[in-house]
Amino acid sequence: SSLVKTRSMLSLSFGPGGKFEGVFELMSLVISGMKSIMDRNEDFTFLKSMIMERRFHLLVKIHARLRRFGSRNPVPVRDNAKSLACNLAEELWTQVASAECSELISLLSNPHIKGLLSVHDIVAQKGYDPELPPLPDNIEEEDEDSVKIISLFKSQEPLGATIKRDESTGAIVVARIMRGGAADRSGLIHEGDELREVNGVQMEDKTPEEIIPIMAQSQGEVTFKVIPVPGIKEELSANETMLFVRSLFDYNPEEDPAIPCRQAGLGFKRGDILQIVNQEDDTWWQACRHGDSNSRAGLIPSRQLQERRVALQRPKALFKPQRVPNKVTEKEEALSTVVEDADYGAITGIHIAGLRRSFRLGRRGSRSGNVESKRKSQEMGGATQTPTYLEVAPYCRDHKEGRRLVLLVGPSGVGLSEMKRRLLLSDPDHYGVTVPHTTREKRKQEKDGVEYHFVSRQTFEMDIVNHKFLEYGEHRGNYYGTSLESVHKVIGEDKVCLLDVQPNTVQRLHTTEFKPCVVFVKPPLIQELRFSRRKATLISTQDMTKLTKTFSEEDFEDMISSAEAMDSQYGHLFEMVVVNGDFAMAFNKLRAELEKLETEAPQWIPVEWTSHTKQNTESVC
Ligand SMILES: Nc1ncnc2c1ncn2[C@@H]1O[C@H](COP(=O)(O)OP(=O)(O)OP(=O)(O)O)[C@@H](O)[C@H]1O
Repeated sequence: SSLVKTRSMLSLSFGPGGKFEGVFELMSLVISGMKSIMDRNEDFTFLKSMIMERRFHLLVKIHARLRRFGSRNPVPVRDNAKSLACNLAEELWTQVASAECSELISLLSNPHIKGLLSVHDIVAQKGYDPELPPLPDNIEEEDEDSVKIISLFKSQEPLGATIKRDESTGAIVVARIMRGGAADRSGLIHEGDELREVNGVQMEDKTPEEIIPIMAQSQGEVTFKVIPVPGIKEELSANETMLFVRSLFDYNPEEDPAIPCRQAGLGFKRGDILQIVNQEDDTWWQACRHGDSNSRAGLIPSRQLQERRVALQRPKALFKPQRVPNKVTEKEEALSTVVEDADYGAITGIHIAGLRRSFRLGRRGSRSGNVESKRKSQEMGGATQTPTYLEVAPYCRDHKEGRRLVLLVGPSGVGLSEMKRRLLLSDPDHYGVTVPHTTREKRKQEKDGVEYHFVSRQTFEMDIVNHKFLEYGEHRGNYYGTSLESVHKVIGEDKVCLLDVQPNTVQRLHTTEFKPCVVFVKPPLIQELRFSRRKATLISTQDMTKLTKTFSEEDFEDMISSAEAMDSQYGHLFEMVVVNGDFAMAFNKLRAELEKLETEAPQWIPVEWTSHTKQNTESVC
């Protein structure tokens, strides 16, 4: 198999437009392939039939000739690669004088081939198999049954094991073997093994802190004298798990004083996909980050540990003199008084049919006291889930399925409508928005089903009773609402339906049918918020004669505290987070991330969405 691999590497390297790369690796493959065949004394015709690539075949010949030449010639091959190659070509020419030989000569005049040959020579001179030292002869008789001498060849890579002092016996024992690490791959060291010596150094009187540098510094052969724990190996492999999760929090082992071994920790960011490879320890799991080339697992806090940590932090938050929970509830309960005029076309000068606020009814104006509406489904209720890990599974959309719903969530004024509007403008064939229902009078220039679905009060109330609305509200005597049917309609047109909703509505749409991608649009730090919004206006309800006002300091503070509350309560539902500071940057990021939903396969979605039981969304609204 190494020869076949070599052949494809050669084709890559020498093929049309190919670059000459990986010489070292290439040559070691050539050598290992050649060596195994020649050691078995097989004829080179075997190679010929196996490898059809002509150039490879010629290189094989060169190699064989060089070997023979080298064995006759006392001069070390590596010093003479270039002249040897030329001699060889001449020798071949006199012997064969064929087309093959002339091709060989032209090949040999190629500087890359000359380089390849000298690399070959250097590689061929080196022995790559570790030479393990003989077993120490001072092993005591009585030790023979129980002591194991293990010699490992250690490179720069850490050994992938942690040690601790056993509190009852005082012995230094292997605490953990990291999956995929050198110790794990060797299959020779196991958890619970007692470590007696490392490279002849007694471990008995040493602390784990003193041992770690000894291990870290050792290179090449490292000899361990251990007392193995019988029977532990089988038990470990039986408990191995294969689980994919999306992390819902950031983790940095460097900042975690509780981690049993900092160097063995795996840091990650919220949103990273992790493969949990070992859950044997209730407190510390082992995981690899999906997509990392490093297959060695690292330690991460278990779900249980993280939940405990979050629970311990909670009372602290209550003592903080911050207004987050109450303020948010208060804010959430108030309705904007200008919903019917919140037509972004009107504000920005660009009119897009159907692009109304999708009844994520604004909360601005609650301070003015002139709010006459009330919200029916806007509370920030819903069970708070501790953000730890969300079990996910790979998903590739079947073309018969609708596109994933995109839900935009964020505090009032953060820019959800603006994001939605720009996305729609950027690709109206790909993105779509819902048309809301209202009981208000249709205006002259409006068309039913374009700006709104105009319905009677009686119909609207019937629809409320029949759970037709995802969200609805009443404002100045008129109802407004977003129906589930309007979402289905956009998805049915094979478009990505963009919907900005209250966070608690997300839970209702978090179903197998919609597989929503929830985007949390959050404000930047207050300084950037002030700067970026210095020329921006928002819909005001304070003064009914004006439709717009500039952002106040209080608006900024509200936006930030509301975002914090949303994040802590609903963060586990958010698949993407976009910080809306500089609009162009935030928008480009959002668009790029949404494009990935179309192009990247597989996507990682909650595991329950991959089950075949279709949930009935209508019944839960
Ligand atoms: N990054 C930004 N930089 C500057 N101005 C912005 C930015 N994002 C949004 N805006 C402006 O802020 C104002 C409020 O934005 P928008 O109406 O989109 O917020 P919203 O989240 O939809 O608010 P609401 O929930 O009240 O409807 C608009 O004038 C918008 O153009």
